[in-house]
Amino acid sequence: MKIALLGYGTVGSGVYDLVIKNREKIRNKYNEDIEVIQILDRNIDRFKDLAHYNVFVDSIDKIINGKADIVIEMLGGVNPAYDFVKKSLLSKKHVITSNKDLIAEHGEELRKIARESGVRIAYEASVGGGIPVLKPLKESLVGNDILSIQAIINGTTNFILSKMYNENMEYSKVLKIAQDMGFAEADPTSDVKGYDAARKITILTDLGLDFKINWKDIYCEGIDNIDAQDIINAKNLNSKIKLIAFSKAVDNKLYIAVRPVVVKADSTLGKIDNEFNGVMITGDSVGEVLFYGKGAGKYPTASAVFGDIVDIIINKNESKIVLSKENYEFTYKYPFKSDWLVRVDSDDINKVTGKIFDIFSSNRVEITSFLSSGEIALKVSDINEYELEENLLKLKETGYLKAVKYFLIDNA
Ligand SMILES: NC(=O)C1=CN([C@@H]2O[C@H](COP(=O)(O)OP(=O)(O)OC[C@H]3O[C@@H](n4cnc5c(N)ncnc54)[C@H](OP(=O)(O)O)[C@@H]3O)[C@@H](O)[C@H]2O)C=CC1
Ligand SMILES: N[C@@H](CC=O)C(=O)O
Repeated sequence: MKIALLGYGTVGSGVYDLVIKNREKIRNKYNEDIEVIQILDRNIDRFKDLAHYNVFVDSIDKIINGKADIVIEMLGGVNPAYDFVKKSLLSKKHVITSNKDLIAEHGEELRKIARESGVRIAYEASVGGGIPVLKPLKESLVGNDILSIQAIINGTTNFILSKMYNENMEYSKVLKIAQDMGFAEADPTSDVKGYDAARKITILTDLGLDFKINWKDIYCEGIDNIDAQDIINAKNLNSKIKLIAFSKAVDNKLYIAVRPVVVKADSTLGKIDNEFNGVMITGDSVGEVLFYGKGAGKYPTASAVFGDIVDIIINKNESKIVLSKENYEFTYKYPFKSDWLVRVDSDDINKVTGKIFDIFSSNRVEITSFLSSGEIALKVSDINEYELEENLLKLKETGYLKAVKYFLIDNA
């Protein structure tokens, strides 16, 4: 199998190393010789000190017209990756990609082109970095109706939140470390604003629940508005804040979103720290299963790409059998009863506290702390997000509020 790499950054260079490292093993096990024959990147002069500089090329046409059987796209972003991948498939080259932006936008169309061209497109690394999660979802769990997916699927934001919680580090400093470690996207806005996780959860929802939705249409809130006080408020409840991606079906309602959530520090998701990801999938037959591992970084991600190379070598057809039977109604806000951590800032905290007890029924509200800033943090129980917002609107109408902020509490 002759391989062409598009992109020689964090992931691309990791894949190159794994091909070299595993070449002998693949020859012995599958009687197949794997070789990287071309690498496309920008400003290729910067690679001239590498021993394999002779395989670097500066134009996609050399790859499309070349001898590669598999093109592995690791450039990032939608364009020109879309154009390069489409041309590769139309030239009957298998494609592997780690690019969730591309798959979330054009996955369906590219899968169709691959089928019509008699080749494969594989993208295990696009969700969960090194964790094998797409293949189990499409294959091993196929006997289930998937009821929910609840996941930490962005390594950068989990790394930032972990350092803020465990080491009281400042947001901007930790972001810089995540960038230096190769976890963050070229433009980290996608990470911190939740777009990266939104793309990934729509890919998981498509494969697991056979429900297609544009990632831009789901509720998406990142971590860029979380401050040290929010972390302390969560700590007061023996909890942490995590950026959670949801795809949760109850009856025919399907809630898909990305948002910061207060989770118990000793819960399954609460224990997942740093660049690690965790994808909890609940199926009607299997119950709950957890996929856990490094969600970002050079070799973890290259490991997932390499798995796709071997699938192509052993000629596995892309299987995507989904036995889901529901016609879901998508909901933008959290439609299920839950608890909420609410932070209220007011010019007159005593008056507003009284109003809170008037507006929410008093057995639903517990003040968890009076903050030195003059704000209060409270826990509101057992209502859905529509009811919560309706009541917060009533509170705003009293004229006492300066600001209000709330987080979903996950008690699992
Ligand atoms: N890093 C990670 O942990 C993970 C990354 N991914 C995904 O993998 C993909 C690659 O990520 P990563 O390796 O981190 O990114 P990098 O930025 O490290 O590498 C991308 C490489 O491709 C080059 N490149 C980008 N656009 C072009 C172009 N149009 N023509 C030629 N070369 C180009 C870049 O050059 P230049 O430096 O000049 O921009 C860079 O050398 C992304 O889609 C990312 O989301 C998925 C899982 C984990
Ligand atoms: N920037 C992403 C990289 C992997 O997809 C992340 O932090 O998870």
